[in-house]
Amino acid sequence: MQSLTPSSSGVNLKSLIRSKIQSHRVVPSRLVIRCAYRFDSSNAAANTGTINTNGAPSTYNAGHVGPSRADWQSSCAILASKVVSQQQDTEMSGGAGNITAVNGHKMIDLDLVAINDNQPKPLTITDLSPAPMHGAQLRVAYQGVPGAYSEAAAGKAYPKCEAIPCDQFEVAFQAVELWIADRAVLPVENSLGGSIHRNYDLLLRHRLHIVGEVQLPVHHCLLALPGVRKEYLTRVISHPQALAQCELTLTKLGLNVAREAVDDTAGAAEYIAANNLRDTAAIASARAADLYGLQILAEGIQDDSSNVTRFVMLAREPIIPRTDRPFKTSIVFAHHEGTSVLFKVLSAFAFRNISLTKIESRPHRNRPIRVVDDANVGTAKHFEYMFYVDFEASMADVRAQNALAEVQEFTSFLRVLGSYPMDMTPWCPSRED
Ligand SMILES: O=C(O)C(=O)C[C@]1(C(=O)O)C=C[C@@H](O)C=C1
Repeated sequence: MQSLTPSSSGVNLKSLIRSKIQSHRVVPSRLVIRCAYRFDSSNAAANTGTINTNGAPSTYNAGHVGPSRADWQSSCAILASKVVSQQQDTEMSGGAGNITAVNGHKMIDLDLVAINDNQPKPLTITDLSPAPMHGAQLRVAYQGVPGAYSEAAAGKAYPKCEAIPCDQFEVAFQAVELWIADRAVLPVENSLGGSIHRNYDLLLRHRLHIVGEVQLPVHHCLLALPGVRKEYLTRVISHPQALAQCELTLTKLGLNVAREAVDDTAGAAEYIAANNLRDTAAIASARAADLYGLQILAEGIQDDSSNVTRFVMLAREPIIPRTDRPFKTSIVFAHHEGTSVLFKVLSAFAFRNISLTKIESRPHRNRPIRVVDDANVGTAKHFEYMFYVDFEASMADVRAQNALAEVQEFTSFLRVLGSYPMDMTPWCPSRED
């Protein structure tokens, strides 16, 4: 396997990976981008923005909500009207143009193809997502090695993309930030295993925008070297999510053997093949069995046949929110104090009939504990959280704008992670259904 030597700085990582990629024209499937440096917590404040929203720029592009409700509403109104006028201009001229956000900051360059015929074609969502600057195939970073479910998710999100394997989630974020990849496709939750917390934390630390989502039915297989039988097995290895999704079935199959977590499902299959392990099985996809020459001992071993993982697509620029198809918006917020803040935030959506599809809390890393002293009773320590909420509305929808303006009044920090089309592909359960 070709791998990159770790370096101590992002600059080295950038030039190293660039030269590797240039020397291959197309990234070979076995080139895995490896983490070159760990996240520097001293940059955390810069990366996440100040926790206090006072004075933050009120642009959707910046991902922060501005200091006042009026600012926020006017920003949204200006942005929404720019979208409409941009569509009209483009349809009339058939050309490309820039959208300028509020405060005069350049927001996004629309890289649209000039239309030659007399029939102007309506813009589609994909037109509004900037095309790769290098003019080649879209390069999509995912965590894992070929055969991982994340690779399949990248292919579902961007059918003709060049999928770039990365050994860690963090590296996939960096690959997009450093222009090595155009997009990243990363798992955020699974119907059986729950949230992939690491990616929630990374969404906050990095400056990428959610530009889409895909839901992938996950159909697990038990894989071993050819000729190996279940009775020979002393351990099963896989990604922790995959182990969790198959726990009951493994027990039903009589596999009360050691479970070991590795970085990704396909990596587990590759490891067994590379080390000729005859006492070990992997939980991975049928494609991983093909790629690494393993046999399938059991199929569909997930504890629920309708096992689905939701992935988000990340880009350097946000897409322009629209209202002509179902959109979702993801936000993250924190509050200083007050017990009813969460209730107030949720009611801002409920009163406007906006459905929430997900709520997740993560420890507030900059301020994990709040100490409350009461002279009579003593000292209480409360945990502090960042709350992540997904709701079913576009930021171009005035209901969402008003709800967020209200949320801003109760919170000390608020960031829009992205407003993006919902995955509306027809329900396609696992094969055995
Ligand atoms: O290991 C893989 O194949 C992955 O793509 C990762 C991952 C995950 O992180 O949840 C993706 C889908 C499945 O839920 C299991 C594992």
